Amino acid sequence: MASTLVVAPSILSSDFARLAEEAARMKNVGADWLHVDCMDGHFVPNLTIGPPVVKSLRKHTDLFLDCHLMVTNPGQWIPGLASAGANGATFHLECFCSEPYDINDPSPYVELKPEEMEEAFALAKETKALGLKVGLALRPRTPLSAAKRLLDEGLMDMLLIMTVEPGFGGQSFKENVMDKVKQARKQYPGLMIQVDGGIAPKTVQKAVNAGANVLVAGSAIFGAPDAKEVVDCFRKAWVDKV
Ligand SMILES: O=C(CO)[C@H](O)[C@H](O)COP(=O)(O)O
Ligand SMILES: [Fe+2]
Repeated sequence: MASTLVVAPSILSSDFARLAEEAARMKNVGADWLHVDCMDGHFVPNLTIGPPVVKSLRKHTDLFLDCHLMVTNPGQWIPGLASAGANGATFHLECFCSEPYDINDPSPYVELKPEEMEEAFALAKETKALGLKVGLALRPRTPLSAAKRLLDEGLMDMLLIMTVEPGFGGQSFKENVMDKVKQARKQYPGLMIQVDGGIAPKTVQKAVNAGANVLVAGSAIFGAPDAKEVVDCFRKAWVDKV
């Protein structure tokens, strides 16, 4: 069982014009990591941060920079993120799938073809060779079984289970995803399991009880009058875990 709690504020909800101050503020309130949402305007309909911003941020913080790549071609960006000083890169399984993923389409997730799975393996290895921790992200509708081959191989340092559709902060927590978190914790007791989207004082206990140990929160932390109170509440949820 992953025995350490990691609190990772998502800078997506910070004041981008004051990133250095925001990073320092997060360190002061007890954050363990900074979660950096990299979006390319293609995999998701939003455009955010890439290697140049990570490079600037690196000069102002010693916190672990956990890059969540919501991009169609993560292999294009990971070497630049590594040179910029990122510590971790998490890419989406769905980005290797030739079938587009339509969030409004209720049909099941289409499994990767063998050659697409090979691409995912190669990128995980390349990411680790660059000295980064590597994570695999699943959108809410993607089943855990789709990631089984990659996870069983023991290549991944972290599994990110999205609790909202990726692309924007401030969305509502999808509680139905907790079954996937429980399944993942049961199957991979030692794996870091990250949840991202709608994590807040009202939802955090459910995520922790299901088995998550890496908690990403944007609006709940940056939007709070007292960010430390929220981080402390997350730590209490970990202590109260059942
Ligand atoms: O990956 C993300 C969005 O795609 C963000 O990390 C996430 O949404 C955090 O925001 P919030 O805590 O406000 O939901
Ligand atoms: Fe994220």
